[in-house]
Amino acid sequence: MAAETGLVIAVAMALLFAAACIAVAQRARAARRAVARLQERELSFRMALWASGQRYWDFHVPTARLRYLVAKHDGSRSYDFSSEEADPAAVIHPDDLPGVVDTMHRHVAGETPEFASEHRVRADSPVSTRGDWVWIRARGRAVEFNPDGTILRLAGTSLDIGRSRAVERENRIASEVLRSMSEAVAVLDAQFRFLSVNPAFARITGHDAADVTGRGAAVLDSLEHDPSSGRAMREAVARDGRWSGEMWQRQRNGEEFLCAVEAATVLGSDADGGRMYVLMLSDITLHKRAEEELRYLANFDALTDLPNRSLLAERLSRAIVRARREGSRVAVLFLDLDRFKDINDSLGHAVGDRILRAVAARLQQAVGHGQIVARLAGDEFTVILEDLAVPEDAERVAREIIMAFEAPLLPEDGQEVSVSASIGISLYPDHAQVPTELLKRADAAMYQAKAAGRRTWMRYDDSMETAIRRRATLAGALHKALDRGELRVVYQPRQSLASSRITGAEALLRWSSPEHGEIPPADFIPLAEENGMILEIGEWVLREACLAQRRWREHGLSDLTVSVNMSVLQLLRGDFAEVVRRVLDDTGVPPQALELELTESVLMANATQTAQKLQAFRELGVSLAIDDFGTGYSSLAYLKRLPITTLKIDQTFIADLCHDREGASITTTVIAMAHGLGLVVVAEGVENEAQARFLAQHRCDEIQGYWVSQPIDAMSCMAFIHNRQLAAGQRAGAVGAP
Ligand SMILES: Nc1nc2c(ncn2[C@@H]2O[C@@H]3COP(=O)(O)O[C@H]4[C@@H](O)[C@H](n5cnc6c(=O)[nH]c(N)nc65)O[C@@H]4COP(=O)(O)O[C@H]3[C@H]2O)c(=O)[nH]1
Repeated sequence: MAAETGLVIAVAMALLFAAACIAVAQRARAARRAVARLQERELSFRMALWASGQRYWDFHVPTARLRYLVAKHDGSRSYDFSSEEADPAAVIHPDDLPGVVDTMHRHVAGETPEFASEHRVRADSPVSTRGDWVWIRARGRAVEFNPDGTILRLAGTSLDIGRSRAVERENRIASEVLRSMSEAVAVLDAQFRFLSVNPAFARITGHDAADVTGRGAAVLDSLEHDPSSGRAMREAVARDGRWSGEMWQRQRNGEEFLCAVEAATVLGSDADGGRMYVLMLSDITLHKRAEEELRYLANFDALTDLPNRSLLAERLSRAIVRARREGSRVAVLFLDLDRFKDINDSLGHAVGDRILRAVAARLQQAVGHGQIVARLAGDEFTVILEDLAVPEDAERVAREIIMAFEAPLLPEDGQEVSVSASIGISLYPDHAQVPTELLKRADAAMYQAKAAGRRTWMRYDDSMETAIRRRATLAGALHKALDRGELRVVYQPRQSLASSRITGAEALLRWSSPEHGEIPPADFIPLAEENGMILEIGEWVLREACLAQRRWREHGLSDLTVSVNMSVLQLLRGDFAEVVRRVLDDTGVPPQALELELTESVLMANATQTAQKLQAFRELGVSLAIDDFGTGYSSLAYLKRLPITTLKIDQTFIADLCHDREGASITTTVIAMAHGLGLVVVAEGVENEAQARFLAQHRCDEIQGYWVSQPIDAMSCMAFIHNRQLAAGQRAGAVGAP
């Protein structure tokens, strides 16, 4: 029994042992399976961590220690973890640290469901491997809590976002650039339908994004200028990958504008092979207009719209080339307005400009619209005549131009004004072969036309070159003439027709140059006016004349008037009235004994301005005479507005008096009308008794001319006057011969 019991126990023990062994083996197997599963999971975790590029981190709140876990891969199936601890303050960029701490605090305080932050960390920290500082995105949440529910530990992952941030930044910059670009930019799909546009696109085309998205680019196609150009551009860019050029495009409101277009193919990610197009448009309408304006300014005269010097040179060159080929002739007509400077100075530049415009129109009308008329400068115009049959044809045109100016001009302001022109003509191939020489020769001929009395034309001949050179030499010599004592003043007496008494004398300037001989004032006064020397010379003449007058008065000739010519420059520049007052003071001559003569052209036109200037002389008590009356543009009605006292009829009318009915009737009319205005009338250039008699019959007041006396020096003049006063006293009332 005991044995049996022992056996049973032994069997039971064995069974128990076996069962225990089985259980142990099973547990061991289960444990191994669990370990294997754990290892598998950990490997997966490592692989996932490695593959995602993320780092694992956890943060122990009480100690503020940060632990990282980084998965490393050696290329085989082994993925290792490395674990490091760090002080967050040493790893996180100091600028970002406060933000990170704040985010952490808010999560720890339960304000946010998770911790999420983008910040920079040190590159050599376990969370990064590149650069000094790298951007990471860290996410995590509380994973362990204290018994009181507060957070003990946070865990999460972090990802190096440096590269994506750079891409994002680039994208942001690119879109900002697009937004701020002044060119319109549009992205189109493979069918040239708008995908997106920038703000400048809306500004330039009037179509905003909502308006065009999904619509075809044909919405911009021009309807007016070149309707097929849009399609052609799209075909070209689809075929060649890019297109650039200028084309007209249509705005939303239908207006068309000229654009510089750049179109290019880009590869996108949408359908149709991902092909997209970028279109860049810049509005160049204004730019184009400015360019055209510049081209116009470079070739045309802005005042008259006529071709300018440079375009003239080009057209003349072409005309010469053609004439050479065809064996024909070209004429250059160089036209200069007579005394335009005076008109300009007296009327003011605004009126001067209007007159020039009217001259340009009259000139073009006179020569016909097929001929080239250009404005060179100021009042200088040029006409090119091609295909001349004979040289005389050029002269015929010149004559027609001069006649065309016979009728007064009516500039835009409505005030009538008469101008005349002097014209010089040169011919290809007769006088020169190249444009510059032809122009020079025509200019030289024009100067001769002026010297010949203006309002006429001259054809170039070689002797004119000599005349031009002489002018230049004289201008140089004139500068020294005053200092060298080469100038002197002579006096031409004036006689009353009623009493035969000498009423005064006109001071006339003379220049005797040791090198050039006796030079007439008509040659050197214009030179002195051109270079401004007339101011100095004019004052000197005035002083000389007043000194002579004082001497005459000292010798008992007290009722004489001395006349002095005044140039337009003296009237308009400086304060000549003050100069006159000073000279009268210095010489002790009473103002009533002085008369100032101004040529009609000086006085013409701007009556108000001239009248004001002249009033200053009248206030001094000086008399004013209008010289060369009849050669200029004024009318007697106009004279009414000027404070003048004397009118001198130009000698050309007097010369014609006895054999030209017209001259005679002009003279008698002028005398009658001048008397009506209360003016003293003096006839100039009286050379014979017949003229004097005619003038006396028509009640002309005084005469001046060779019949009375040649201009003579001051002493001779005094002697002459003494003798004549004596004789006149004996024959009072008669028209006495000198
Ligand atoms: N054919 C002919 N001519 C006669 C006769 N009697 C006088 N003459 C000339 O006619 C001109 C009259 O002077 P003007 O009309 O004031 O014309 C003057 C005047 O406008 C200007 N001039 C002369 N001296 C001066 C001056 O000191 N200052 C200014 N600004 N101009 C002056 O030069 C012009 C020419 O002066 P001149 O050569 O001295 O010419 C003078 C005179 O010598 C005549 O019977 N027959």
